Amino acid sequence: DTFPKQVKIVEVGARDGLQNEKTIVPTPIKIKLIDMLSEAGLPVIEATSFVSPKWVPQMADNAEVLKGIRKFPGISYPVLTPNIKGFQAAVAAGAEEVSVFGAASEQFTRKNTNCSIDESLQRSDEILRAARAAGIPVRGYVSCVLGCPYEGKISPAKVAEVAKKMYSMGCYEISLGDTIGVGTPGVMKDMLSAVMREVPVAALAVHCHDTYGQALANTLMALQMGVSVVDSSVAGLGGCPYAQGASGNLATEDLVYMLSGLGIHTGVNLQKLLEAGAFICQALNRKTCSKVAQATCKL
Ligand SMILES: CC(C)(COP(=O)([O-])OP(=O)([O-])OC[C@H]1O[C@@H](n2cnc3c(N)ncnc32)[C@H](O)[C@@H]1OP(=O)([O-])[O-])[C@@H](O)C(=O)NCCC(=O)NCCSC(=O)C[C@@](C)(O)CC(=O)[O-]
Repeated sequence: DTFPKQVKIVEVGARDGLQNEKTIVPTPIKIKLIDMLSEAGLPVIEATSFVSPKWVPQMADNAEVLKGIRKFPGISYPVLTPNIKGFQAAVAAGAEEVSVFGAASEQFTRKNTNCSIDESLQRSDEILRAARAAGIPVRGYVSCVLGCPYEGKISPAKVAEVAKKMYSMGCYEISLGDTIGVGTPGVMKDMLSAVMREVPVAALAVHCHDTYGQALANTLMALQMGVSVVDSSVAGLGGCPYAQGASGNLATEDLVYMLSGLGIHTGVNLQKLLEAGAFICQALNRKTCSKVAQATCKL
């Protein structure tokens, strides 16, 4: 078949998941969550973001989190950096990998980072230059690839243009984000076809939110097209504070269950992952958004 034999899961629950929580989650809870995710065997765990605490107060403890987690050999713990100030703070706190983020929508870029797409790309470029000098790998995010909360439809050509620029600047991987979860598999297919003409598929990841219940279907379409890196969030936590109404990411438990059913290797221990999900849901006093977690709880 056309599916990849192996899929790398990028766990974003501790960052994308928690950044949207209104109540500040205590630092030790964040650290324990990340340690449990490491125990579950996730190969990449986004730990926090070095953004302005005025913009996202939940991530203000970024250095404490990054310093407090157990760093398992073979697992990477990237952090989000919006500008050179964030990059420097991340490196000072021990970051060995960072992610830059941009979007295929002017208005979203303005709301999320207070600048234009061009300015945002310049900031990313500045980070990439500093990172190259320091030997730090950089991942790139493109948001709003299947729709924007402010501009509505986004053309696949615009996504391809921004993705190509970030890739040419030196991002080793480009994660394509359906920030508000409005996409359907056909739209995903058209968008990916356009991006794959500019960026090799081996360097692409998908990052689907489940607002309209399409995250798993959209991800499956991407896998069929050869994408082998998928972002997801334990218990389906998440949302972007600058994208009203965006719900959580694709739940990692549901992704792992589907991939395991397809015989695709991830290296993730589902039982331990479920425990991490149960832990954070209890700490946040909320029900899991993972269907697999819901189903196994009832058994
Ligand atoms: C980019 C800025 C900083 C511009 O924000 P600004 O207000 O235009 O920047 P500024 O340079 O005027 O700085 C304002 C204040 O923040 C400070 N500051 C400035 N930078 C930093 C920093 N790095 N770390 C700590 N502090 C910082 C700076 O020092 C200053 O402090 P003051 O002088 O007023 O005391 C701001 O807009 C920002 O932080 N935005 C981040 C928003 C965010 O985190 N969004 C969520 C992540 S993206 C996402 O979730 C989507 C994704 C990736 O998951 C994929 C998908 O789903 O699509």
